[in-house]
Amino acid sequence: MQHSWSARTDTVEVKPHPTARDQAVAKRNLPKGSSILAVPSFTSALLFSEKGHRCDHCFRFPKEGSYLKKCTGCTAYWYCDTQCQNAQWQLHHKRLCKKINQFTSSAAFQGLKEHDKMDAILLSHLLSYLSTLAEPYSAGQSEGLEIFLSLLPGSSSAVGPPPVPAVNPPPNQELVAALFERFGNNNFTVHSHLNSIGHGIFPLASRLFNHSCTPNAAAKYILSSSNTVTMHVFALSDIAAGEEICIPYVDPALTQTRHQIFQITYGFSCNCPSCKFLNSIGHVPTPPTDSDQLKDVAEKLRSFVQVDNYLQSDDYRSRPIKETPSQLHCVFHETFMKGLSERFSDASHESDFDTAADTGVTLLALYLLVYPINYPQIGMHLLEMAKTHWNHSFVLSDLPEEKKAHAKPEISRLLVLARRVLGVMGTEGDADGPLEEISILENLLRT
Ligand SMILES: C[S@@+](CC[C@H](N)C(=O)[O-])C[C@H]1O[C@@H](n2cnc3c(N)ncnc32)[C@H](O)[C@@H]1O
Repeated sequence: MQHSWSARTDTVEVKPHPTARDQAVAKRNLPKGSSILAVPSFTSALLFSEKGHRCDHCFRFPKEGSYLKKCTGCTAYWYCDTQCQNAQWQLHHKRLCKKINQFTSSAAFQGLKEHDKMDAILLSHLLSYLSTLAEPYSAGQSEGLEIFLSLLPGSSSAVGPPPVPAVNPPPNQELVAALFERFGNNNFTVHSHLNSIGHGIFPLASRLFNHSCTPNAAAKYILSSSNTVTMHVFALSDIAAGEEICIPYVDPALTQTRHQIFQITYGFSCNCPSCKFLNSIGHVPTPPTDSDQLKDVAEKLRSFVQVDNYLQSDDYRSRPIKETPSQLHCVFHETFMKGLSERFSDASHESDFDTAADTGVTLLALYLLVYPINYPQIGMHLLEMAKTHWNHSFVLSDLPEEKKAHAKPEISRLLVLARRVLGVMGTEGDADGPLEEISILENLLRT
């Protein structure tokens, strides 16, 4: 069946899927890094922790030397300028301004879990927007609403919608229930440089892309003046015409908990190569606590993934996860990655360079195993490794010139790899992102 919105993209077409209703299939060859779809948010809300730090409308920080301006009506929404304030006023705030404080201090709102509070705010923004349409709540008035209501409901719909402030004219309760049923499984976490900053609903992206833990595409977010956040779906690797395009709904590194999340939030079982393999293992063994045994696991992991080859050669081929030998199954215990990340971060901050460098390589090996090629986390980690190396060699210690000269090619190589991975995602989120950081370090290395 042809949908009215399908003509909106020349990159994907919708085809039936054996278990997920529909799937998005590449209409033509899509090279890695290419933009597959750009969709503005249908509704969005800043994380509570970002309130007062970022603009409630465009999600950006205020420009250097200027401050956010508080809405004088409610003093609960902040804007970088009058354009953003006016845009959000027209979008939904004019219907909420007088009610939002009473609502957020009500026992009904305060009694909600943090996650449900966010849903309540998103739903409030959405209903306030829909109430302003010439024919309020009519799907024909809003393509976003039409697509949103065509989405599959999530599996947590038994809970019922959260409280929302009264809007005028009031929506009918069936509509509120239908919207809420589609919130949990279509609520994207908006991030900048991999830090969560808010939540948003992007109906067309939801309608098109199924999940995979070995995705060939991913979402990034573009923040721009006077606009709500836009989601861009980009190709992580070359995608051939006819191939299904999938994005990750949850972090593929959640090797133990993700199955439960799929069941509870989305109501499906993932059948990707990584999930098939992890299911075949069954129980994931706990990593050893003995430091020698842990070292042995780390060495075997690095050798299996051939991380040295990744670091040195330009024709690296990733190892299929299904070939992971049984002695390494414990690396899929989520505590293993958590322990490595903490040790890398602590050692970097405590200037224990040898531990940071060693743990950094093992963590890189694990990332190469659980993430698909060009996944942004890999690039961010390579940049962190380069920064740690730079700080050790040129900032924090007094190394002899000979050792400094020796460090330069290693740091350069890490930056080349970081740029290669992060260049696929391109710029996103806040200004001065990781690609700029790479350029700064590259320039410093030349001096
Ligand atoms: C955001 S929608 C994706 C688009 C959906 N295929 C459709 O036709 O509207 C999310 C829902 O699609 C289904 N889905 C997504 N990824 C899936 C997968 N890998 N396997 C099975 N079902 C999946 C689940 O029902 C999930 O709740």
